[in-house]
Amino acid sequence: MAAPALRRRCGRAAGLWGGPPRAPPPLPLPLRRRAHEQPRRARGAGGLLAAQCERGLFQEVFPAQSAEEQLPGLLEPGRPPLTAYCGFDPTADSLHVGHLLAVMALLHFQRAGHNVIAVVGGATARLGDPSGRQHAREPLSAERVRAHARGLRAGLRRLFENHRELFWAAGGRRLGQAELLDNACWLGRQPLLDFLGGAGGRLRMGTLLSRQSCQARLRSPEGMSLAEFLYPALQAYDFLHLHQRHGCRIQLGGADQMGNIMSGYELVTKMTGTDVFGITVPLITSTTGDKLGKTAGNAVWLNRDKTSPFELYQFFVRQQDNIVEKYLKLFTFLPLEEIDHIMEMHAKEPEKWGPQKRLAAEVTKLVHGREGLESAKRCTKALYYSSVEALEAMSDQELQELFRQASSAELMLEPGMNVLDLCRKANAIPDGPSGYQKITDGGVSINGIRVTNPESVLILGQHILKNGVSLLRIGKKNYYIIKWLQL
Ligand SMILES: Nc1ncnc2c1ncn2[C@@H]1O[C@H](COP(=O)(O)OP(=O)(O)OP(=O)(O)O)[C@@H](O)[C@H]1O
Ligand SMILES: N[C@@H](Cc1ccc(O)cc1)C(=O)O
Repeated sequence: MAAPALRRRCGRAAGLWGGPPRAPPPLPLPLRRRAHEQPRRARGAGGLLAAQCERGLFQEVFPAQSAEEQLPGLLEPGRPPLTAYCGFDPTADSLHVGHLLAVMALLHFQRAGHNVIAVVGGATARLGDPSGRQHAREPLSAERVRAHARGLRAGLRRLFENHRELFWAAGGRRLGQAELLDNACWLGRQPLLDFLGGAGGRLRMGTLLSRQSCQARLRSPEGMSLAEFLYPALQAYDFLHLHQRHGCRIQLGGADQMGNIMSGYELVTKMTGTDVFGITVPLITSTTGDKLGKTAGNAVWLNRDKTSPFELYQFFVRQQDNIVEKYLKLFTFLPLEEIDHIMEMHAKEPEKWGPQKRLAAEVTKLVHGREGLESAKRCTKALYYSSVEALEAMSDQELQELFRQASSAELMLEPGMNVLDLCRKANAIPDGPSGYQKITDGGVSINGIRVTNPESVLILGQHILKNGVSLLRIGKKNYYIIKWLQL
């Protein structure tokens, strides 16, 4: 259970994004056993809960009865801040769009003045959460988990910083504190026998075995390892630790996390007697209904080196009309009235793709900052609107990111080289007369300008831009980016 390399960071309790360390508020409330209750669709009387239910961000609350009785009041504006947390396992080195929804839930808590903790699961990632999975995860070495954890921490930090700098207009209201912790710091120091004798003695086998994720895996031919079986117990221990050390009373997570959240509830209430709560956000799925993420192999990443700002922007621009309103509510902070107005305008002018572009711009700015949004727009103009100015203004990084989308070639400019030579060297047209004809038929453009004479000699500043690049388009959609070497 040891994670030595992370220990250095463990003692730090200061808020990462402002504010002094927090003293854990004592919250002794009468012991109530509600682990038998079922979660219920989130409903709220007022404040944050109602606002996020209306946006569709909060899906279920647990335990239903006390959450409905107490949470609206506890989350009402003007009440003392609560602390909410959400965990992210570093099973990859980047967050993805699915995680962004859980982060949005944390940010809404922060905006309502509550304190939030993002936990990177440096310990739990070693076991692998069985929730919603048909197969065990590939085991990850401690070293890889640490490297991935660095990526997640950087991504989470960036989201919270971008939010504070670009989306928070205080107007006299207080932004809650945000902290970033790693559960290797406490689980990695937890002696096994203490864990089993303490938390292990409180959690009931029958309840753990009855969870849907456990049942599904036990019935599968592969079965379930002890490590996977114990995963919910470790996540439950996180909730207990965060409750005792940081006064945390709410765990957030995707809908697939409800079983683990219920185990956490059981442990915290049994060990402390305090009422705590779970809130889930809906799962973001692909058009085929698969959960968007690593497991299904359809993740849209938030780290630039995996999914560029341009690709992220395009992912949101491509959303269908029946999804875009829902995503505007889930992934942006735009007021609902403004979203209604955007949708009304869209009904009048659907060809402008207004809601899609606004959604893409808001998300790209949150994930990659202002510069990232500008880059996404520049790449879009260069690739889809053949803008010479945009292409000339592109940095090497943007060009490399674009190379991932379009075919690319690196060529040497030879004296007398013409349009036909360029197209052939880039493997953009077929050999022989049909390739020649493709040009004469008007099917080829360079830097947005149609070229119909295959023998035109290439001219610097016209066919080859100032930054040593040419954008070649064959037909309507086939792009080739040519980087000229040693100009
Ligand atoms: N597509 C999604 N929609 C909503 N929430 C999601 C999605 N993917 C992950 N989450 C949530 O983000 C949090 C962290 O998830 P985690 O990093 O462990 O990934 P995961 O759930 O194992 O998914 P995967 O490994 O398939 O990407 C959890 O609360 C999880 O439910
Ligand atoms: N189990 C969560 C990640 C997580 C890890 C530790 C926690 O305390 C909470 C959540 C998931 O796989 O999605």
